[in-house]
Amino acid sequence: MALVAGMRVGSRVLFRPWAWLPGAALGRKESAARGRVGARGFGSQRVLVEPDPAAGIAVMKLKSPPVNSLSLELLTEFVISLEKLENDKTFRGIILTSDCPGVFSAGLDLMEMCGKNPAHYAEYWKAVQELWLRLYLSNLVLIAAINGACPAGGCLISLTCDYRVLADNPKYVIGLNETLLGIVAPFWFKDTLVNTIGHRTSERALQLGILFPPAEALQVGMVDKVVPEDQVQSTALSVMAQWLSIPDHARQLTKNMMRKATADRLVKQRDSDIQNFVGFISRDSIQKSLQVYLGKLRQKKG
Ligand SMILES: CCCCC/C=C\C/C=C\CC/C=C/CC(=O)SCCNC(=O)CCNC(=O)[C@H](O)C(C)(C)COP(=O)(O)OP(=O)(O)OC[C@H]1O[C@@H](n2cnc3c(N)ncnc32)[C@H](O)[C@@H]1OP(=O)(O)O
Repeated sequence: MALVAGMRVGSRVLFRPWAWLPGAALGRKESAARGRVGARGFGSQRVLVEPDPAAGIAVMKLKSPPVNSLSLELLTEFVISLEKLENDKTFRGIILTSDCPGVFSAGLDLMEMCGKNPAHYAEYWKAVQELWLRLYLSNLVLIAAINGACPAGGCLISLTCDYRVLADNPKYVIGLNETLLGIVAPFWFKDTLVNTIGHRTSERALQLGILFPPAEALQVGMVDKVVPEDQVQSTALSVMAQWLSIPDHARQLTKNMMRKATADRLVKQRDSDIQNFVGFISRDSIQKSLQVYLGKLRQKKG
């Protein structure tokens, strides 16, 4: 077996890019939770995993009501489930979707970024980085079955997937809307978007914080297919079959070739990226902006 840049070619699992990342090791409790997935469903409180070993795929459903905001707990459980599937050779693909009606994910949890201390912000941001790195460089075929609104960090997660299917509902908008909150999408969010929809469209979308409704999302290439709501899952399954018809080693090496440079940019500066985030989010003006935004979200109801 040849070794290419740390990847073992000739076995199914070609690369584990996170194995050498600082902070990538899981705790003892988490490690004990690993192991073969088998045919029974598994998961955790916030991440349901429905395996179909015969098909070599699993459906992973985010279940953190009401809006799947990416809390530290959800990020941690997400990474653990992902690692379980990555480590089990039975699985070649994951369909990522939501168990919360009407929302794929509301993005990063604003409560994790408001009124906390720098150590908390640092821990939180490291977890966000970790999930992105693992998803972006995953060996598995990842298909996003987007069955709800998909702003900011929710959009980022979908952009790490190899293919996005969006339900045709005008409420299911998708995009990186950070500027609307008075915050800035970090460079690796931006890179992920540029790699998907190109530079000019990203520049406009990012500055204006555009949340694209389905037809526009399809037009700019933010998603690959828009289908009636009741066909999202079946479409994701048939797209998965197409992707799984490609030999794993060739597809995985190609994916790595397309994505590694983007991931490496973050890997090389993880610590400074954390410091930038902590400095930025701790500013009084940014905290005020986030509070105002949260207030507006709450007022919407009343
Ligand atoms: C030059 C220097 C640069 C340095 C840069 C360095 C670092 C970068 C710094 C910062 C970058 C940080 C990046 C952040 C990315 C993000 O993901 S921020 C989150 C953005 N998310 C949103 O804008 C979505 C907000 N939510 C909604 O629009 C709606 O909730 C929804 C998703 C469309 C669903 O609508 P629905 O009507 O069903 O539900 P409600 O709105 O009633 O919400 C229910 C409940 O949930 C609360 N909530 C919603 N979203 C969030 C969230 N993201 N986090 C936490 N809580 C959320 C909402 O407030 C309601 O709560 P309740 O009133 O208490 O019931």
